[in-house]
Amino acid sequence: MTALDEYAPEVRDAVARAREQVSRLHAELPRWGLVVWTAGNVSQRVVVDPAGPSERDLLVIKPSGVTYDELTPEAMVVCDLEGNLVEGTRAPSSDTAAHAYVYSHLPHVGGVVHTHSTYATAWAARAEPVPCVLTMMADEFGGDIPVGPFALIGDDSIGRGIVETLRDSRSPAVLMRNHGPFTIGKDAKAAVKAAVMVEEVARTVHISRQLGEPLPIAQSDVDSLYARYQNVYGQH
Ligand SMILES: O=C(CO)[C@@H](O)[C@@H](O)COP(=O)(O)O
Repeated sequence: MTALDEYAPEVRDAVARAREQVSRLHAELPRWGLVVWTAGNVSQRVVVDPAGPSERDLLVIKPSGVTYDELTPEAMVVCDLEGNLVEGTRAPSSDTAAHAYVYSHLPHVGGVVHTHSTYATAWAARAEPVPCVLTMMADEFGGDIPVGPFALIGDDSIGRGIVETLRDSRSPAVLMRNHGPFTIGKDAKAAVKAAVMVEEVARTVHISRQLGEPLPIAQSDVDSLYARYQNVYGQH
């Protein structure tokens, strides 16, 4: 195991910035009503090799079982992608292995979020994908929100289920069966946005189902909406 002070100064600086960002982004989970008590977690990849993402990267994540009002940049924990503690005074999140597995197998992913948000978790309990019946879903998810396999915590099972489900999907969210949503993004902020959006559309589609059968969107329209939102929407 390598201690943080053995890494290059630019890596240590990147870890310090990640601590600030991950600590601040954790506050978004209770703010958007996505977690209760200590549920949920956010992590950010820290790239070690100037050539780009690799197995040598680090991740910054919250300490396990600590209430959100106690989360500060200094409280964040730094681990390598084998789950070894690199810097921190408390045990890392119990989902660290899942986050690390995602970073090891999906090099384009820079941020991972896990919540137990009510509506998305209710869909996960039924192992039913959220059908793409909203333009907002086409924009953000590029199609249905998929379901991942049931997996017990404690080894690579959850991470493997996330990667197997999302590797060939446009969706940045997966509903892990009987558990809840995990989301990915280019950075932790993008993954938090996906966690907010998956809960919003899970709720809307649930309510729509109570009023009748939602109407599908043609795949060509889903593709067009996704391309516009991902490449044109917003400020460039
Ligand atoms: O869902 C799980 C584990 O998979 C919860 O325990 C998780 O939301 C919160 O755990 P941590 O406090 O991050 O260890």
